[in-house]
Amino acid sequence: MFKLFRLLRPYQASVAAIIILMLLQSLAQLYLPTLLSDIVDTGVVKGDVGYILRFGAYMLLVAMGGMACVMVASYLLSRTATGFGRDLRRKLFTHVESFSLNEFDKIGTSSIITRTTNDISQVQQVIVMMRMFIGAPTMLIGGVIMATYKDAHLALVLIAVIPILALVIAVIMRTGMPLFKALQVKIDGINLVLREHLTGIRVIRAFNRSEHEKKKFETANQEFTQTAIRVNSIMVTMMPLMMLIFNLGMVVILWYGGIRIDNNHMEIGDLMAFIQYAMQIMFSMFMMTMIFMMIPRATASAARINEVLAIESTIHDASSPAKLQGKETRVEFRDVTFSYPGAEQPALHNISFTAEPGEVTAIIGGTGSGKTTLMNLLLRFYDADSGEIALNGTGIRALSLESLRGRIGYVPQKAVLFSGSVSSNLRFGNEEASEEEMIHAAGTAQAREFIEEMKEGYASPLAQGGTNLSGGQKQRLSIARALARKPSIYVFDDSFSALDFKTDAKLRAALKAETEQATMLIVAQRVSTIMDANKIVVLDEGRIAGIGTHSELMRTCDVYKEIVASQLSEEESA
Ligand SMILES: Nc1ncnc2c1ncn2[C@@H]1O[C@H](COP(=O)(O)OP(=O)(O)OP(=O)(O)O)[C@@H](O)[C@H]1O
Repeated sequence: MFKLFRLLRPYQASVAAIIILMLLQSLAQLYLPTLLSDIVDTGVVKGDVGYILRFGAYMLLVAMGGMACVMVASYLLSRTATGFGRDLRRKLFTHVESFSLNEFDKIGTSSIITRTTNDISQVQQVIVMMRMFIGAPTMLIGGVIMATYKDAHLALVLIAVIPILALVIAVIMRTGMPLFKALQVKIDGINLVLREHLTGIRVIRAFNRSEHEKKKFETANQEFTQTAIRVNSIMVTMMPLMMLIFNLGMVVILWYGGIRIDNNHMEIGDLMAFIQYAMQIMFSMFMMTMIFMMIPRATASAARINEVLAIESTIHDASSPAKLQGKETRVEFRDVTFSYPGAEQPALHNISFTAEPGEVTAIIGGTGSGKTTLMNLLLRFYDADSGEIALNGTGIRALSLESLRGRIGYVPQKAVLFSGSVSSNLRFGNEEASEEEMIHAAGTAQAREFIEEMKEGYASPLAQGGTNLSGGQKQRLSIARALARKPSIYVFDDSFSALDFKTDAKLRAALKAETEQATMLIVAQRVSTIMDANKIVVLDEGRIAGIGTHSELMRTCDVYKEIVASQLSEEESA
């Protein structure tokens, strides 16, 4: 956790002020009982009203001074804690941003969300508790010193009680610690079920699995509740136990204090002050218990945050990135092999082919043959295990990620849109795109008609994930978004699947005119959509089964012939 506290550096001045203010407040607190004993022993016993008034006013002043210190310290503390939370969230978010898909696969999206929200709040709570960190030990040590100063014999009772209380706290904390860690993991569990439930709500309802999902949530929720109850039951036994020990100590103090007053070894005012010091000591021990309750949970949270921060992305920018010349880009796969982490078989074996500018290179193959993986490697979502991918002869690892991805207009298999307006989505990859360029891109993607029919046209709001659009509309918007970028490489990962034949044909014709100089990589399931491609790469279980034009492959590639036979009538395939 201390590692994370390095983020407090910008708040050094505030932290120093908080420490000083809290020390002053503790001193004021410790001074008050002594003043009280003076008033009782000198003013009340001797009937000196002037003394009582003077010292009473002084006491009030000290108490108000202490209060002012707490108020300013609390204000500074809330500012520091919220600032710390904001900075840590920013740091974590920026770090996660740099992750390749490998790292996301490793930690899991739901867990990253819990860590960025709940776990950070736990650590933030510790900063809020900083007031107690300073106040509690000062009051404890100061209280013992002052009580001993008032009556060293009576202080022996306190010195006997404190270790017993400390032992009780230690035993209970030891039992609670593993449960605090478990608690955060259970929150992860709830988030996981919740996330899956919300994103898959349509499928769940269509398959009448609501009850099953409810049970899954119920289980995760119950597990969390049970752990929380166990944590709380440990904590609730602690308070009464501490009170019992303390009250027994108090009885002994009163009994023994009475004897000492009877024997004229002690004054009544001193006993009153002593009792107040004993209460302050007790209060500071309560505060320390609260701190000890918070710390294990926050430590568990800090470890989870540090775990994410410690993960180095496997994909970095080159230290001195090469610059690509020219707008046109030739894409070359050179003997590329790749396995997903933990997978037994490589998803791609020894892939070599070239996609030329001004040409359409289609990738076809059965499901799971590695088509999307190929595109993931080109975009450097993952890095190849061996071999390399080159743009105009330069390996993509030698380029900066920004310059690599800046050249690519990517249309994913599943259209992903963001909450905002139609235009903010279209300008997602090119904020500088003018109104005309945006409308032109929408026109090429055959999206103009439906956008203009929308109530507010390009300013129409889109729900999160574009849920207020049809599948085909989403696909067209995501195509228009790539076009608005005017990239030199287009990657269409099975991006026409939700379009009807008429729209598909119109879109392709418009695309052809628009992307004459570009390198087009089109992943397709339907042969009919790529028959005219300049080059077709046939994938079969991660290996290249053939490369060529449609007619060449019909002569030479059995896998391709099989695919064609399963999809087209003989007449069409000729
Ligand atoms: N994130 C991942 N982790 C582990 N294995 C994966 C991952 N993504 C894909 N795979 C595996 O890699 C192989 C190739 O998957 P890929 O998505 O590239 O196929 P595809 O040809 O695009 O299939 P489809 O046409 O169904 O989209 C499959 O066997 C798949 O199970």
